[in-house]
Amino acid sequence: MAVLQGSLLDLADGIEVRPLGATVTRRDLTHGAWVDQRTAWVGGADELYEALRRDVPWFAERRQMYDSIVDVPRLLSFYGEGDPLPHLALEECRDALSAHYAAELGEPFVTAGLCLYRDGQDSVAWHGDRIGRSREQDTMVAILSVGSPRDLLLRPREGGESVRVPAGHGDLVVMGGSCQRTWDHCVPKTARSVGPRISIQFRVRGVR
Ligand SMILES: O=C(O)CCC(=O)C(=O)O
Ligand SMILES: [Fe+2]
Repeated sequence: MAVLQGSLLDLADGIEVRPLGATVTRRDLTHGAWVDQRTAWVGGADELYEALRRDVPWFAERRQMYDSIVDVPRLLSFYGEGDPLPHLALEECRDALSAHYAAELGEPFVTAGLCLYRDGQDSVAWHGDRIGRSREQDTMVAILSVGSPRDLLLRPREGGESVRVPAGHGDLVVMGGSCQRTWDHCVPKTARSVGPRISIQFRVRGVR
């Protein structure tokens, strides 16, 4: 009976963090920037999406723009180093990323920023994650997406063609090398009718 209950619990918990290894493919950009992709990294992502949507203390950021205060068009939450993450699967993801990139990165991923894009009108404008050491040093920002697929666009700061990186349900995208300094990224608004998307960004100490 105990065994049966155990297996039923396993079935109920359908979230699966799949291996990284050779499933990760790299695209080299200019200036020593690169982007890694691993589609369908997390299985059972519906369940993770629902849990995060329900359990994360989402807040709207208000930002001073000229002489008015505007809502940033997405909801946010942030987990600092040592904060328990809102779902055990995210701790498993963070630790798997730290292990996979250990040799290249030289330090673990320790923080998690979460964003909720409620529909196609939610977005983030062109920017680099340049608060902290990432202003001068190479680093990595690893992003897990759950929910409706959206595109992440990257473009060189000095100008040039942008690169479209699809971020689908359960997919991993990692920006690395000089990507935060020499390239910008954004999630553009879309007129397509899209449902909500949650993005989870893992970063190292001292980078936002
Ligand atoms: O939604 C995403 O995946 C990107 C979010 C992002 O670039 C950021 O919050 O710095
Ligand atoms: Fe960013």
